[in-house]
Amino acid sequence: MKYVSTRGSAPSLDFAGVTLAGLASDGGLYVPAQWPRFTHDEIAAMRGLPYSELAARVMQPFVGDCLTPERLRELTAKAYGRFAHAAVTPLTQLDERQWLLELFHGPTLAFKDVALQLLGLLFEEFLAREDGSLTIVGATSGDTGSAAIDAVAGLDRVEIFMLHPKGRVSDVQRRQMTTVRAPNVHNIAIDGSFDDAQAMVKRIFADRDVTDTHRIGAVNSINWARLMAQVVYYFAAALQLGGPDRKVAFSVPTGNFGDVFAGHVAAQMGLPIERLIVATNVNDILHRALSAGDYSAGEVTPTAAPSMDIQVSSNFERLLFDVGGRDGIALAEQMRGFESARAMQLTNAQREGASALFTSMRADEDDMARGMRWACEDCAEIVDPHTAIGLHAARVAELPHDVPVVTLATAHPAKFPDAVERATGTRPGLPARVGDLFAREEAYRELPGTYEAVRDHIVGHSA
Ligand SMILES: Cc1ncc(COP(=O)(O)O)c(C=O)c1O
Ligand SMILES: N[C@@H](CCOP(=O)(O)O)C(=O)O
Repeated sequence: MKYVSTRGSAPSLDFAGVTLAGLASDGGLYVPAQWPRFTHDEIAAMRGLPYSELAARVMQPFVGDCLTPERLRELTAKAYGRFAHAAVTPLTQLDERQWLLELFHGPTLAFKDVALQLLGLLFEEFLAREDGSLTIVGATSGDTGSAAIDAVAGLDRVEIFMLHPKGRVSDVQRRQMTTVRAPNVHNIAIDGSFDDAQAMVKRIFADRDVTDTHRIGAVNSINWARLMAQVVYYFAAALQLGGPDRKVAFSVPTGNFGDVFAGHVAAQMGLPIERLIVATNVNDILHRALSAGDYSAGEVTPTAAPSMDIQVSSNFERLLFDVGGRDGIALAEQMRGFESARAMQLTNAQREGASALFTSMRADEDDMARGMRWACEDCAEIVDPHTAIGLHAARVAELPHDVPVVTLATAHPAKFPDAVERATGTRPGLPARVGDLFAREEAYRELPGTYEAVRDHIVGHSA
């Protein structure tokens, strides 16, 4: 399998190459040169497989000959062996047509673990082969940071610098990052938003002063391997609900468009999906883009779903590439326009292509609180604020009545206890596997929100 950049001029790479490269050298994101496709019978034959077997089956075409099928199965068994639920991503029924796909049974209680537990192992595997090392620079609005740190803490060949927006993540999220005391882990709180942090990460990849001496890697969903691992749970859910003989819809709380793009990939691979509902909070650039073609970034509004407080949504570029004719050179120009004006109009082809599968919804803080209350009072489920946004969208979306709707439950409610308690009156407790999070000492560096300050810190503190 070969991968090409969404901006058309970076060299094409194999799976090991894109995993270690993260971002393409032309500033684009890597995508498979063409989508592998399963037949109906091949998908039906996946029913009943344990999650780690299913994962290996779904991912093998993307991995190509970079890992043997046996080695891939060993890695998925190890990655998903750390999950607290035997099903890894269990489904829970809410009412006659609404379902929750619980993605928070990993070590750091968010869906990010599903991909990052595997990505840590892939880094080790591919770096060992070439006796190399990697300096990871990541940006987080709360969940990627802790999941990535858990996945790579203590690895000899990897160092990680994780930027989070100061004061804009929950206490649990911050502590899950800053209490990990491993010599290869560096936490940085910057003045600014997640978007500022994400822009700095992308700039570092293009900064020759850094890349001449450091091999920079990515743990954000700009890294293709992240998305690949997230495709698997769409298959897992659909197979349990009658797929591939029946279509299923998914509602996905969305920020950086990685999770929902993984649903698009599943559909390209042949999984029958009725709709993908892109559920945003009031930081609604994706809703405006999908409903009106207006992709213009405003200021970020802090909300009770902080992990989705994002305006510039990295993976949207992958969708625009895929549905807009796969013309990397034209997209590079369009993206350059967006980067200077922070605004662009989608082309007709991009709008029409996206509308074939995607619907979007925006939830304000009241909608979100109502989502949490509905789950609690009518279904006896406590859900986190991000999941509640997905649930709100799932309940208001117009869909055929016989189609099951699966909302992706992207985080454990105990990561956001204040917002959950405000909405439901119930304060969720942390599961025992998180341990003594509030007793552990924190360590992180505060830096001004300037690129130079962050770059100099990374260069000065990396081994
Ligand atoms: C809890 C939670 N829900 C939803 C999202 C949005 O996911 P994505 O950025 O892949 O759209 C995030 C952050 O990525 C998150 O941490
Ligand atoms: N919501 C994320 C933001 C980063 O998104 P990613 O999926 O690109 O890593 C977070 O919690 O950090």
